[in-house]
Amino acid sequence: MPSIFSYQSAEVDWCEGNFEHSTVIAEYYNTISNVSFFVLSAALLYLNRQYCQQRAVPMYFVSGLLLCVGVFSMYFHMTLSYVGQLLDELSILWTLAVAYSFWYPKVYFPRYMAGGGRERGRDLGRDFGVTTVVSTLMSFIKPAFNAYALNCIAFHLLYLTWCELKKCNDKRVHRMAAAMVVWWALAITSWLSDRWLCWLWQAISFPYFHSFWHVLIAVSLLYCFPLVIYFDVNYEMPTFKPKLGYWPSDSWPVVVPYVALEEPHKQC
Ligand SMILES: CCCCCCCC/C=C\CCCCCCCC(=O)N[C@@H](CO)[C@H](O)/C=C/CCCCCCCCCCCCC
Ligand SMILES: [Ca+2]
Ligand SMILES: [Zn+2]
Repeated sequence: MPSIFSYQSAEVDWCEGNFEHSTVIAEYYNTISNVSFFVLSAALLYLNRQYCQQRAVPMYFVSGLLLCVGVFSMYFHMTLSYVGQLLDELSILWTLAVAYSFWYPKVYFPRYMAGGGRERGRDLGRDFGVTTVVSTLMSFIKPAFNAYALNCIAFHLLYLTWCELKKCNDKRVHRMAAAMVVWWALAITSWLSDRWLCWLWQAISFPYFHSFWHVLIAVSLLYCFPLVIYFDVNYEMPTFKPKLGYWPSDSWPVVVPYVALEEPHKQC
């Protein structure tokens, strides 16, 4: 019986051919394209540094977890091992759980958490914790199914974004949300087409859609996080006014969004 650490012991094998460019890296482009998560993690900390000064723990925690996602995903595509697959999926699950427990807006907390703000926060943290531990245990049952379940969380994020946009008049926020949705749609199309249309991509010798997914989902998260930060500042930091900006400048053809904090009530 092959070890759970051995090469190609995972339940899934992506469309890119194995060991075509290296004898130690199974899927070469799928492995190196994970560099996107390192860039994402650094960009979030650097561009949103004002917010980072106010909310250091969530930002460093989530950025650190995104680095883990990149490292484990690299390990998975390099080895295609069962352990690599679980590490890849569990790091995504825990990053999502931690991000939700830091940033899930209190207005959407369930009714049964009727106590004061701090207690409700603790209740929700406990519920996310229990759900994540149960999901972690369940993910050993059928790892190939986990990726589909994780992808479904994007629909909940879309729903939350929709609810927030209904309350927001800032055109920049609407434009940024639209850009996030477009990048995510491109990302999920690449992921699904690598899974389901591999015969077609192999026939035309272009089996690289999973590496596109890595880059595209990282870009959509570059748009998603500033939105999350924008809404968090509006809800939780009343002494600041969030302002969406683009780095290096609005007029450049390729730009990266970020949130700057203004202090509207500051006298002199
Ligand atoms: C109030 C909540 C705020 C939430 C903020 C969002 C936090 C996102 C955290 C982590 C997402 C990382 C996803 C990267 C996956 C990279 C690894 C990978 O490619 N793994 C594949 C195998 O190599 C595996 O098959 C993929 C599994 C599916 C992962 C699905 C993740 C859903 C993330 C949702 C992001 C939505 C962004 C835009 C929403 C419209
Ligand atoms: Ca493969
Ligand atoms: Zn991957």
